Amino acid sequence: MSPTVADLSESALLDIILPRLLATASEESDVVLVGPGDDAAVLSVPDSRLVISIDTQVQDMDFRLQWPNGYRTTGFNVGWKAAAQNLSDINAMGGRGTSMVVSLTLPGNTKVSWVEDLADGLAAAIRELGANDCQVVGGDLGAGREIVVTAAVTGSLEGREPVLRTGARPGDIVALAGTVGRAAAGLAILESSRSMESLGADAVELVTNQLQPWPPLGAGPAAATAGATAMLDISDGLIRDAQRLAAASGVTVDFDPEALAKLKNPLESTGKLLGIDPMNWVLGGGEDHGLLATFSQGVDLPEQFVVIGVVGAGPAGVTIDSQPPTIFGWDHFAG
Ligand SMILES: Nc1ncnc2c1ncn2[C@@H]1O[C@H](COP(=O)(O)OP(=O)(O)OP(=O)(O)O)[C@@H](O)[C@H]1O
Ligand SMILES: Cc1ncc(C[n+]2csc(CCOP(=O)(O)O)c2C)c(N)n1
Ligand SMILES: [Mg+2]
Repeated sequence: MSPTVADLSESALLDIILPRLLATASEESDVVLVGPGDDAAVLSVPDSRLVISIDTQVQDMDFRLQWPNGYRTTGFNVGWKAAAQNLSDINAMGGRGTSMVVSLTLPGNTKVSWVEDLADGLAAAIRELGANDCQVVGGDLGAGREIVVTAAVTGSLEGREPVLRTGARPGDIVALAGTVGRAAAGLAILESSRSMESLGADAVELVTNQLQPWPPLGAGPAAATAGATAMLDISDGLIRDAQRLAAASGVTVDFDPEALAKLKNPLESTGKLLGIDPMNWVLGGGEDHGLLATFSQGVDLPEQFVVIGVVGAGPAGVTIDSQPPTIFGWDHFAG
């Protein structure tokens, strides 16, 4: 039998995962003054302002160890997603990640190899998503009835102004960086009876988008530099998150149906497979962690962005071709 965390002491488990997390460490960091190993980390903040955010994944709420289609979530998947969803919120402010702390709550029967994988997934996401200045500087370990992974991240604005949700103005264009609907399509596959072995390459990729999202890090800082007037990351669905931006700015966000149809096209075959209209995923699906941003007309749009709508004078809310939407998106409590 492969060992479980209950076979180890806390410090023995730490000795196993810390070197894996420290794969993110860089000798030249001018941010991390004291890393893991003491009571807390110490960071220097060259910009004088710190961006900070936190996000949690809970077993059976944010992932399942085993899905209805038979797929078993790896530690690598969960570690990757923890890093990705946290770095996304820093991206959404126009910043770049600088440090991360990670809290792991683990049932005693969790395999040590699963936790090793988690540490590897976290480090891999930080590296592969391009958060080259981000290091894991600490965390916490504890036992619990289910797996809970919380990561908190700090970021730097590198001298730029943060891009808030409040700055959209009538006449602005609305633009998207990254994808929408792919993680939700992947979730629908995982929740279906379609085994991974039965899927084509396109559908497997959608499942990967759910398990290991790919936020367009770098697009946030690029948007800030280009003068984005408002921005947020799409974690709960295009409509729901656009509503947040619209409410914060006191404007109408009006989506262009032709642009939405283009976003839907790559999801058509999976929609047919599952008997679901893929527009549900485009409008209501969260977890791709693309960026929704507004820009003044005539601005040189950063290359990662495509125009998908316009900002109107109000009332505050979201419309599609001036009509109210019928699909809303994810809410942890309202379902
Ligand atoms: N428990 C809490 N205590 C204090 N503030 C909170 C709490 N939960 C959420 N918030 C704040 O409420 C705001 C909205 O939170 P929400 O989680 O919807 O946005 P978000 O952090 O962008 O989401 P996501 O992580 O899905 O991108 C954020 O500014 C967040 O910091
Ligand atoms: C088992 C399972 N059920 C449902 C979902 C879908 N889901 C969970 S959280 C979330 C929004 C973002 O959350 P947050 O705002 O906390 O970052 C979504 C769309 C899932 N991934 N796994
Ligand atoms: Mg966010």
